Amino acid sequence: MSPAPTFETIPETVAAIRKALPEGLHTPSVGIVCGSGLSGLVESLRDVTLVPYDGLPGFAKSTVPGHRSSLAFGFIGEKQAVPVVAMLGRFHPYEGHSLSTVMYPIRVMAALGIKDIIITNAAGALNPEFSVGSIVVVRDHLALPGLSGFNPLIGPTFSPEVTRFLPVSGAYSPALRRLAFLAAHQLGLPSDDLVEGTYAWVSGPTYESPAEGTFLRRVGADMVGMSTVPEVLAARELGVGVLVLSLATNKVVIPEKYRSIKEEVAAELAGKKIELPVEEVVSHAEVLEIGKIKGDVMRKLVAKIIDLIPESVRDATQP
Ligand SMILES: O=P(O)(O)O[C@H]1O[C@H](CO)[C@@H](O)[C@H]1O
Ligand SMILES: Nc1nc2[nH]cnc2c(=O)[nH]1
Repeated sequence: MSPAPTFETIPETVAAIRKALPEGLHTPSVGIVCGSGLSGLVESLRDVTLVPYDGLPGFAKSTVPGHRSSLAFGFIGEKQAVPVVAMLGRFHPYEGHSLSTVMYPIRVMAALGIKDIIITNAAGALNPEFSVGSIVVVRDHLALPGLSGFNPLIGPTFSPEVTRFLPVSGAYSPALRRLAFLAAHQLGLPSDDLVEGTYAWVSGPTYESPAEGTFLRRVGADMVGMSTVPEVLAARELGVGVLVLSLATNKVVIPEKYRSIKEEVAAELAGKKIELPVEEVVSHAEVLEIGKIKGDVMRKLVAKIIDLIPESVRDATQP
């Protein structure tokens, strides 16, 4: 496990990053996190400077296919040139990274000056009304590791300024969620492409068993993934406005009825012909493939949302 970076490391990391950047990019106002297979979001940026994680104090290396290991700085937007920083590759606890390492890039982006962050991820759809390829504007989360004793904020508080007891009831900015739907409308996306839902954070790296999928659906989750929530908490702790967009890359298997091998054997012994069900199995390759197919829509949506964020909002701490 990589050593846990702390508040004390931040000035060193910020200085190393700024040294690599032209002055106009020293203070980005919006952060972006690119989910699995979604690093193509960087193609919306102009005048890009890449800063590799390698060599940045406190940063680890992303080991997951579909995640690169660089920060990309540049400008985005048609109406205005908004300075942004995008994480091309995130860290997940299942890679063996500590939760402090997972949250560290968000804390660095906040120290660089971001006011809002758009966090994207690839996730499994639990809500039967969602399609593969649906983009979900996250309105709430279920932090399963958090509820069972692994809350990312356990431990010494990150800095003297942050609160010990972070409220998360309003973590997902209604103002930014509103902009997501306005942006989709302006881009002419079909209304079913963008939906709203609750994201369940699980540790992974296994995908869900059918019983786990059934459980998560029953307790109110629409999507499930292995990332995002620690990043949301790190951002909210520092007053950064949060928008999360989850791309449904697959449907989680939730059986209406379990296949009965007992009945199948009985039917076979009775000489009856039976139709065997097709087994559905999710894979990371499929997750990356949907990211590739929907990458362009995600990219346009993120760029349009950033274009719509009024300067007054970008410059004020989100409620
Ligand atoms: O959440 P992101 O990083 O987009 O990736 C998702 O896709 C991977 C599994 O296919 C897991 O890492 C899961 O969390
Ligand atoms: N936990 C989890 N993470 C995912 N990331 C992409 N798809 C899935 C999924 O089905 N389950």
